[in-house]
Amino acid sequence: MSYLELRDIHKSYYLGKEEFPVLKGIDLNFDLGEFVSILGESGGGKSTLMNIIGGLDRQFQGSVTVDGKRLNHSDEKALDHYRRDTIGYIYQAYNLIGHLTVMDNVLIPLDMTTLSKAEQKKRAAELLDRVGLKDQAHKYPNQLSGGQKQRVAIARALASDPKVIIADEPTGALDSENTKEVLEILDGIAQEGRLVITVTHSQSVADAGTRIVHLADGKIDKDTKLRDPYAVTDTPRLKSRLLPASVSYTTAFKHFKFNFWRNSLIVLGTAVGLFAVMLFSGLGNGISGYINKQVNDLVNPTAVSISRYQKTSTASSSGSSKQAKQQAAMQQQQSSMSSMSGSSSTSATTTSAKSTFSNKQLTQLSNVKHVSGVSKVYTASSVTSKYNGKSATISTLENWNASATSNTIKYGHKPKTGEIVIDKDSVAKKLSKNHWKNLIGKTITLSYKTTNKNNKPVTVKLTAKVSGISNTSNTGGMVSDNYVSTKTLTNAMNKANVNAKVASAVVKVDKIGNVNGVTSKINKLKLNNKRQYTATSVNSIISKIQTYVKLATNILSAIAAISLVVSALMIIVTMYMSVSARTKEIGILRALGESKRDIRRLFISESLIIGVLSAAFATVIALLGEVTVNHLLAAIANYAFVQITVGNVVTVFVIGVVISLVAAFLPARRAAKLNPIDALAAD
Ligand SMILES: Nc1ncnc2c1ncn2[C@@H]1O[C@H](COP(=O)(O)OP(=O)(O)OP(=O)(O)O)[C@@H](O)[C@H]1O
Repeated sequence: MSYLELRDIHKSYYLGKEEFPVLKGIDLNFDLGEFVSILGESGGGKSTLMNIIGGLDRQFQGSVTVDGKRLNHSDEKALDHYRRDTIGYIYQAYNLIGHLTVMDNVLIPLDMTTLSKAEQKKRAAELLDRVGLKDQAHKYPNQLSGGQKQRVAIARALASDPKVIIADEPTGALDSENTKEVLEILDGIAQEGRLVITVTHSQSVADAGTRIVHLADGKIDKDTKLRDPYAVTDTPRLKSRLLPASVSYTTAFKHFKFNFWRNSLIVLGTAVGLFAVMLFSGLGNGISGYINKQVNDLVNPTAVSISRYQKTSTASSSGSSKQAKQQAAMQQQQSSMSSMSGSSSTSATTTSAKSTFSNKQLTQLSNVKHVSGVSKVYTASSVTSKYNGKSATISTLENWNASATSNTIKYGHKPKTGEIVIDKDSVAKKLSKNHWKNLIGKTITLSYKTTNKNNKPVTVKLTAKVSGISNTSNTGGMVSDNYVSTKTLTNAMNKANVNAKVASAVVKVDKIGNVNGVTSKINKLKLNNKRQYTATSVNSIISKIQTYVKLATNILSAIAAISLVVSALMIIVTMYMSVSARTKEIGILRALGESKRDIRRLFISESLIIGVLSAAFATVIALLGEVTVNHLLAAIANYAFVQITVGNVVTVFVIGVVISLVAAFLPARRAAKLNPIDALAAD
């Protein structure tokens, strides 16, 4: 039994339905240690026969048996293994990979052996030394002469320690000196106990072997033994394995580096879209945060303002705590806007019967889960304040309650008994234009008109020492903060025989996370089967505004995402171009034993590199943009308006990876599907 046996091989090519038979029944036996030359006329089918022996061609009739086992040509993976393990190819046109160095070209088959990386490098260096190219290892193929290139191809063919070397016109492009050297090397390979099969037109080349097979009219017409085959020694051989994924990644990276400028432009193009998405998201975060901060500075975020429920309005205007005032102001704005657009609006109505809170109601509120306290709000309207002959009107004076925060007071401290906090612009500056700050510690008189318990008009009078000054200019005039201590206000009311009624209530919630829950719970509370309260929290206002901000940023990000579609198309085009330009390389890699999956992974890796680098580049410029924009906007407010989060960065990386994977899908599939023989024939 011979090592390699061909039985009754028939092969035809078809043009349309027309059949062109090339091989018409080939029977051949080859043994290890032979150096066989196949001679024959041009177009006689020599290369076709080599492709069948080498496991590249699957479309033929007949059988190929290697070491006693018949090759299954319908099993592509088995053929990949056969090429990887048993076959080494040498071509007339060298077929080296241009973007890899001499060393890296020899390393390709070694990557598919079980040798360690260091052993692979050592073996590659030894093989290059053997073919006389020790010093050329780091050159690229286009920096070598024809003879040198062919010797690199021989070193590569030997790298995986194959038993069979197929050389298709290995000396066809060489001068006589190089031809002699290459033939000596091939003879040396046969001496090692390998089977060398060469295709040649040259009788002198054929005479260098141990046997000549002549092909004519699709059949073997002569089979001449020139000398005995070399003796075969049983030496241990290298073991082959599947190509590790890491090799595909590094090869892809090498190709990326080889086309650095072209790829950098694609990375730049993709990064612009990703950058825009990241910056807009960061801007959205910043603006939301800014609104949050502004509103929370103004009002205690854990306070929920409660007014009595009025059927005809969503919130009673009698709710005079800050949120209620703000809500009322917003409603006013909304109603003026809706009246401008012609729609009718419901005005808030107040009935005195419903504008106060009974003890039962206050207890009901304090029993709600997560409520840590209920404070009563007393209100005096149109209060005249006087100091040193000057006067100012306080539209609403309230007792100090839970809705106020320490942020409310800009100068001084919160009002203790007998003290008052007045608003800077609407009160303090009117009472003392240039020395308004000096009002702190001074006593002012206050009075307002109302009706007493007997429904008779009375004037409530009180004096209070200014303990602090608030500044509500940043509310756009929606709220003015004037607070007097609870005791001082209720004492003055009682003294004038005025009913000190609780105009609204403010409940304090234990945690900010429970505010929305408490708000909706209070809105649903009933007494005698009737809804009692309208609860408003600053949270609900913020979340409404933030919904709009989010919508706006999402729209901006979506616009930016359109540029990502362009980027994806750009990557697709580049990858298709890359597949076309590298068709021959695909053929070479397949001939060396790489599988369809390896080829697919190679192109996907390259696209992935583009995606990941684009995301990294976009992150860097977006972070620089963040610093710059925040610096420029610092003049407007001391706040970081662009806030890029780790989540934004992760999202952009995910988008980058997804785009590159989607873009690589079709080109990589096309590359993997290429027929290795057609790919090798590409220019
Ligand atoms: N893919 C193909 N489709 C159709 N016909 C083909 C194809 N490949 C080869 N042929 C034809 O098959 C015949 C044998 O080609 P092959 O390349 O095997 O010959 P060869 O003996 O190697 O020739 P040469 O010595 O000139 O390289 C030729 O007539 C060629 O035109």
